[in-house]
Amino acid sequence: MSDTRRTLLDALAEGPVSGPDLADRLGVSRAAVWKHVESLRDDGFGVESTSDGYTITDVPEYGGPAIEYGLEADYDVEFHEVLASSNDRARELAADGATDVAVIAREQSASKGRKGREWSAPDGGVWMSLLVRPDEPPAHAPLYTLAMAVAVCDAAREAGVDASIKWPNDVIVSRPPQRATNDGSSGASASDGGIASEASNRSADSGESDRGYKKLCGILTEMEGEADRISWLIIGPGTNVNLDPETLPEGATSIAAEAGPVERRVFVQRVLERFEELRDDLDSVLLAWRERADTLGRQVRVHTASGVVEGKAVDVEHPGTLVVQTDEGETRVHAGDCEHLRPATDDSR
Ligand SMILES: Nc1ncnc2c1ncn2[C@@H]1O[C@H](COP(=O)(O)OP(=O)(O)OP(=O)(O)O)[C@@H](O)[C@H]1O
Ligand SMILES: O=C(O)CCCC[C@@H]1SC[C@@H]2NC(=O)N[C@@H]21
Repeated sequence: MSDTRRTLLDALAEGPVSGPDLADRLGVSRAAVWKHVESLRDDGFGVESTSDGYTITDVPEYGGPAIEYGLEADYDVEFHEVLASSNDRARELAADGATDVAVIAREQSASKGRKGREWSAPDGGVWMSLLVRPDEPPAHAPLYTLAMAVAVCDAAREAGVDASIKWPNDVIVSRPPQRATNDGSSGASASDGGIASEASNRSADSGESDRGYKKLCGILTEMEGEADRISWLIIGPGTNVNLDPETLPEGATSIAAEAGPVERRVFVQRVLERFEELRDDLDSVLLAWRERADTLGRQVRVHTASGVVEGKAVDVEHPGTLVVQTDEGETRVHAGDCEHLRPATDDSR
């Protein structure tokens, strides 16, 4: 988006503004102002010309200008109707030297999940990749992913969803798994040693896998760095917003399913504004993450590159390390796939 367009949107967001005033603030002719206003109308904005000046009467639900209108965070928005992957587009922008850009696609045709897994990204979700260049060592990169998880969690909570975070960066809606039934169709058996993986259980009435939570958002972070400094960082959250979970892979949920549909432009604004707040106060990230964590206090099984770590998740430490209390003592896990486990006869932690 051009600087002029952004200045125009910022000016209109403050309230009615006269043509001459706009021409002054944009440094363009009044005829050019009129053209910009017309192009906003083409983008779906309602713009009325009143005695106080131009006034916005209607904002489209989604799209680049809609997101930038009233956005209180210092990011450019690059919006696409369709992209293969917003992370890939952000990588191109990184190669061109850009920074502080939120790439957003209405839908993606080749979304990337973690570890090369597939991700489903139809219209209705919020598929975004934020390109930043923090002046930090590469080892601190996980803090930014944690910050994004907090930002998405808070935006989802504001929309009325009971969201929390699963280590390291899935935003989930936690649901106590179904209790064992008389026919034994749910719950753990004695043969599994008294601890059942939530993923391996079956919900009593639906027959779907019941891992005790549904996934609302996953984040794919990519980075390039030198030995002591991040060159660029792309943080890519994919959030199921106005989508029917029936159209998503099993185990997924959406904001619409949990709390009703929301305006995606407002959701994106909240995420970017909250992320900027956290990014400007990195010391607050771990505390904010801990307060929203579903993983802490749970029995977990973490699959790491060097093996499986099983025990109780007791803390998360800088820059995102999970501390697990195992039978052998405390183990620190820097990366891995984390399963939540639960006692076979007790669905509390
Ligand atoms: N839009 C989506 N597209 C694809 N998967 C989604 C989507 N929304 C939620 N999911 C869930 O995310 C899972 C893929 O994420 P991931 O590979 O991280 O696995 P996971 O089940 O979350 O396990 P873990 O994080 O423990 O490795 C899918 O199994 C699906 O349940
Ligand atoms: O596996 C996961 O949990 C992470 C999924 C990340 C998906 C998002 S959608 C926006 C961004 N663009 C991509 O191609 N992937 C991420």
